[in-house]
Amino acid sequence: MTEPQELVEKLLTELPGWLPAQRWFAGKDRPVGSVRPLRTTVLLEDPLLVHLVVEVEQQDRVEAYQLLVTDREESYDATTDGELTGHLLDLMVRGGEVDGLGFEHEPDAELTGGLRGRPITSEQSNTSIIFGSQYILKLFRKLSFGPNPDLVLHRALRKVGCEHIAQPLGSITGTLEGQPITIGMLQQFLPDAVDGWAMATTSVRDLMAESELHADQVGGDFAGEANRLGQAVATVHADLDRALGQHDADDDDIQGTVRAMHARLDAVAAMVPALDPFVPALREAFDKAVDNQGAIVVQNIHGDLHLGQVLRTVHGWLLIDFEGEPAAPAAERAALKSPLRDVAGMLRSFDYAAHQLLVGQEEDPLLTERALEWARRNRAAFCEGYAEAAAESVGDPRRHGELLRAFELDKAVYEVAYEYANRPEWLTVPLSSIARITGEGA
Ligand SMILES: Nc1ncnc2c1ncn2[C@@H]1O[C@H](COP(=O)(O)OP(=O)(O)O)[C@@H](O)[C@H]1O
Ligand SMILES: O=P(O)(O)O[C@H]1O[C@H](CO)[C@@H](O[C@H]2O[C@H](CO)[C@@H](O)[C@H](O)[C@H]2O)[C@H](O)[C@H]1O
Repeated sequence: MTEPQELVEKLLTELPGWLPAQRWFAGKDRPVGSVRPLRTTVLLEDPLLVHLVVEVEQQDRVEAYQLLVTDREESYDATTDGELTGHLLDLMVRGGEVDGLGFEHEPDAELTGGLRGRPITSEQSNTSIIFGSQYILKLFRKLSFGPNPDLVLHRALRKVGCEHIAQPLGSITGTLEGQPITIGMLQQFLPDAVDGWAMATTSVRDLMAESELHADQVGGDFAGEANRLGQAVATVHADLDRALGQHDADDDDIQGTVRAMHARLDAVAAMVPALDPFVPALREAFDKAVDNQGAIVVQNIHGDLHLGQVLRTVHGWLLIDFEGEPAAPAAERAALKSPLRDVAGMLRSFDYAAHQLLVGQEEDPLLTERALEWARRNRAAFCEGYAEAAAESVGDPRRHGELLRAFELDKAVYEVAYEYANRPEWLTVPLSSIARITGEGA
């Protein structure tokens, strides 16, 4: 039998090489310096299951990550071990504390234990484990201090009876250096759900295969779904307002938003030289948005909305993952924002879905035109649906054209950084959008 301390010490020597190979590791853009343990909790002794929080230092950046480890798996990673992750569910079913880690179910949730876990295989920023066909547990890999927006917003939306979320059912929490941290969230699992990205890209593929037909004529037309998705997003915004409120944006909110856009651009342009030619046009678009924004409200929003964050079930669209942008600091993710940001995120995603098939292909003007046509049609349908269901205080997003454009461009700048760090071959997707939106030519 391995002693917990022995396992942790062995692991620490291997982590600098192991971490960058993990999809969820957010620091792939710079080398890992030191890794030191911050918190070790033995959840089971035989078989050994240890919850470990480590501090990862990378040049000027220091982040805390959580790991679930065992001596049973060759890779040490216990999230792939169904029996061991089943123990986490059982702890939430019972409710209670293990050495400062709190395992809870939501007050009125009746959970069934005794299920083995299986990790999901899709690309993601965290690690999610499915139990039977009932539950999904997300383990937040990069830990932030303070309330976790995913858990806070899911609980608030549940209270007002929001129909467009997977119900929150439980949580794992703890403290780190005296401050609260959220380790995991258990939710209702929708086994038959299809994510918006898969549906949208199937539709694009259909269109590309039909050289004689237009976007409204092919069998896989997505515009009806895009419209319903717009309605669902507007309804979630209205529910978030009912649950947690909103207020009119004042000058400070607006100036702060634009300052943040410029600051993000400074940081990303310093890292990715390919962004250089677009910097003046981007700055102009950000400044123009302040002059012409009109009255807007700020409130809690999703914060990182894209087609991979929406699930189509037989009953309609659900929004998942209310964590905000994974790379943003916790305070920025918790700040109230314009709902137009979510609209802009989804508009960017329609652009992504339309253009991703062309990545790495030889330039083909016909296919490029097809991609633009698909994006135009579905972006319009989404805005139409949003406007139909939006609260009066928010209204039709197209009324705020300049601001919406600035939010889209700001999101595309974020995506440049994201792709640079995670999928360099996709960098051309946000860059070509920036070229198109600013009219600067790629
Ligand atoms: N409640 C759910 N029911 C079914 N599938 C889900 C559910 N929640 C998440 N998923 C699947 O898990 C994937 C990752 O979930 P997400 O919350 O976006 O994690 P991450 O924060 O790591 O990006 C989603 O793209 C979706 O395919
Ligand atoms: O889902 P996450 O919270 O992990 O979001 C991050 O990863 C996304 C990619 O998985 C990234 O989204 C970008 O690529 C999507 C296609 O894969 C596209 O639909 C989005 O519009 C685009 O932003 C997201 O930005 C990032 O935060």
